[in-house]
Amino acid sequence: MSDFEDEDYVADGEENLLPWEDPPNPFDDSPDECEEQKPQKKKKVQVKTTKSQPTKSKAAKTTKKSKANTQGDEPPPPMPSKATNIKEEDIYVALKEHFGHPGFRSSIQENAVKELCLGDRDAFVLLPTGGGKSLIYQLPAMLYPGISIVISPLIALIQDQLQSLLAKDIRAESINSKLSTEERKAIMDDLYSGAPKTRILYVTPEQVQTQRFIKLARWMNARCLIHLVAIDEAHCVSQWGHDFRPDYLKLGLLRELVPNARFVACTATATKKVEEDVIRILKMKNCAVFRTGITRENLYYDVKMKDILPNPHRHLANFAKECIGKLQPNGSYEGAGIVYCFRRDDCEEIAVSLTRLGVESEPYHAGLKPETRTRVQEDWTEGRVPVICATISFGMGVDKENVRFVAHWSLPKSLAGYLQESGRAGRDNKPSKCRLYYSQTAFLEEERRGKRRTEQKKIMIQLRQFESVTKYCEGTDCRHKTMAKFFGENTDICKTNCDGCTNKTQVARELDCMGKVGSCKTYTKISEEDDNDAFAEYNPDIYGGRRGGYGFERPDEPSEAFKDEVENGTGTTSLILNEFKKRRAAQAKLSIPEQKKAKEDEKALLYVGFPDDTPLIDPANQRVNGLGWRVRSACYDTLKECLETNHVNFYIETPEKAALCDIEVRVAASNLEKFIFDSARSKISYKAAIVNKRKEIMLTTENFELAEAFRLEQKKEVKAKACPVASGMFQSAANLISSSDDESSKEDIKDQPSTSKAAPLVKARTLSFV
Ligand SMILES: Nc1ncnc2c1ncn2[C@@H]1O[C@H](COP(=O)(O)OP(=O)(O)OP(=O)(O)O)[C@@H](O)[C@H]1O
Repeated sequence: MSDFEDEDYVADGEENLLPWEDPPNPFDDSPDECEEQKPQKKKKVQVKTTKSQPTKSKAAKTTKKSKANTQGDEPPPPMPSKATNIKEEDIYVALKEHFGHPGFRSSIQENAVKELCLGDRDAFVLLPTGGGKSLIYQLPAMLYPGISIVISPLIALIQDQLQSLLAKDIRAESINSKLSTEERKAIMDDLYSGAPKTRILYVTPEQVQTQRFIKLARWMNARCLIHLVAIDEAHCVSQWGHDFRPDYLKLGLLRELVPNARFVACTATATKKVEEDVIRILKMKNCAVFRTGITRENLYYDVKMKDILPNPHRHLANFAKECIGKLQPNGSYEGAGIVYCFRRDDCEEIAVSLTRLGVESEPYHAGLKPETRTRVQEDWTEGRVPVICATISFGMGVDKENVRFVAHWSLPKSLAGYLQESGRAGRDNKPSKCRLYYSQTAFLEEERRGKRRTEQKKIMIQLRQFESVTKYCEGTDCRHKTMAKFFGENTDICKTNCDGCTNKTQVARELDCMGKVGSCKTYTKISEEDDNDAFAEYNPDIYGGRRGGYGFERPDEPSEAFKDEVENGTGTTSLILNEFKKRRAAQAKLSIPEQKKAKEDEKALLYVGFPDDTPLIDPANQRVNGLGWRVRSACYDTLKECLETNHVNFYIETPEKAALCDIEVRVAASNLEKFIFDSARSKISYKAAIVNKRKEIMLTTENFELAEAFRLEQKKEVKAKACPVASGMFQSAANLISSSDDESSKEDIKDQPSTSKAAPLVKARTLSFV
């Protein structure tokens, strides 16, 4: 079963539609008085800016008037905002009456609503998550006559909105593939009645392209029934947005269907480029842009280095406890939290672990039965269970006020995605926390996300997006500023709302430590008792040694020799420690050229300090910019892990070969890593190749075949026998095996089983790893 959580992005295409008879009043039968409003080819729309508007009841008159004002044969299209006669005071009355709010949440919200009700421009609105974007189109929808159409990406999201509107006694409907025939008929009857009771109609972008919707939209447009079109999550329009949906690209069609309606596009995450794309693709006219900064002042952001935490689960549990507060007399907690995991298994594991550690938690993912999902969501929403451990399929449309923390156990796929997911915290504007647990090998998670998208180029694009997240994690600057910069905004540092501002030294230390230890968790273990605040105790001079290579398999304590090395200030280790120390001390005082130089020095440190027993071949090689031995070691570990599984599975019935597993795997992993390194043109292509290779080996394992990496070793072995060479750092499996057990290895080579149990005879061919 797939771990990929995009199942919720169900294509809502026409093929899924239930049968429905043709609309009773197709476009051709449009009534005469609205004849001029048929979509007109090449007709220019004149948008007037005058503030005087006719009364609502005079809408038809206005239409006539605009006809009378026309020059030539073609009458100008009517202007919907002019047909409404909304007064400023109506807006405040509606805000209170329909939505129960005494005022607007922000000036942006207020100004955007006023533009749509009183002005005559389309609008692009960027408000942070929880900023109240829905109101920006829902309120005008209550003031405009007729119907407003809202495009929303998910049926689940639409259903949430419908429920919330229903609770406010506002009639909103949706036409989607999940409706029964009767439900669909009832909605269509109302929409084709000519005086629909429905005020807001929600549709998915896929639905917009169906003939049924096109016909309906034309029919309603011809009767002046559609005045407002809102596109929610508008960043999905742009390939540069983090959630690009190809069907959003076709929404330009709407402009042709309802040329005179006002368009409003809303999003919480859009760079300048995305904003431009949205305005262009949606053919928005004379667009007013309402942008707030993306910064949410009530959110505290920090990053924790998962690889160097002694007990990451407990760390998370302590964080959750601190955030959700006390159990109240009514049996619910003061606050709630979300832990985002990438894999379903992780959701389950974390939920069990947190519960065991005293934080009641439930998993939530697409693999659960619908009734379980509903129950879990209700338990969480109503406060019976304080923490939900979920994949990213959970959250869109979740509007729970007291979410006091959002923790990412796996990395989000982009910074824009992170902003949106973490933004589910503190929707009531109260202080809340957003924490990201970072692991240096995290990019490998990206491979799992890309399961269905095997093309190298796509992997590269995903990795590039993903790198925005790793850059965020590996920085020491203000987190808010870093995110804002990503969205093209120039903000001041927050000073108080992130670890970068409140505890920069600590962040730098943790990063240093992570850099030095690579993927070696065990080495930096700090006291278990105090592990939630582990780094308060952390002293780089004691714990900051580097250990790479086999990381996880190594003892927790540094060797005596290593301690001596640190204490006496000798050897490479001390050199690096001192370098880092110097760097930290000098950081604040450096001039720009000095900073540049320091950066270069820092870069150079990427290539030194590897352990003597590193399994990497040529670990100091600087050929690939920015790719040092630490990342290579982590990748080596990954290759080794999947080659090991492959070896074990393949030789399960050949004990004499199984006994050689360790040595063969190490040699194959070293050679394979070096081969990929040698072929890489950049750090990113190296990572992409590792990801691909891992995938390929796993597939081979599933097919009960021996990985190609081992077959190459066999070939080398044969070659080595014919022409033995002393190869410096390189040790072939053949060399190692023959030095340990010469005779048995010869036997093994002779009796090598076929490379595929399914297909015993596999022809030797040119081997290519990448
Ligand atoms: N003027 C207001 N006064 C008080 N509360 C408001 C106001 N406007 C919106 N809200 C509330 O703010 C919360 C968030 O609103 P909404 O769901 O529209 O946010 P959003 O910007 O669409 O968020 P997201 O990007 O996460 O979807 C809701 O609970 C809503 O009722």
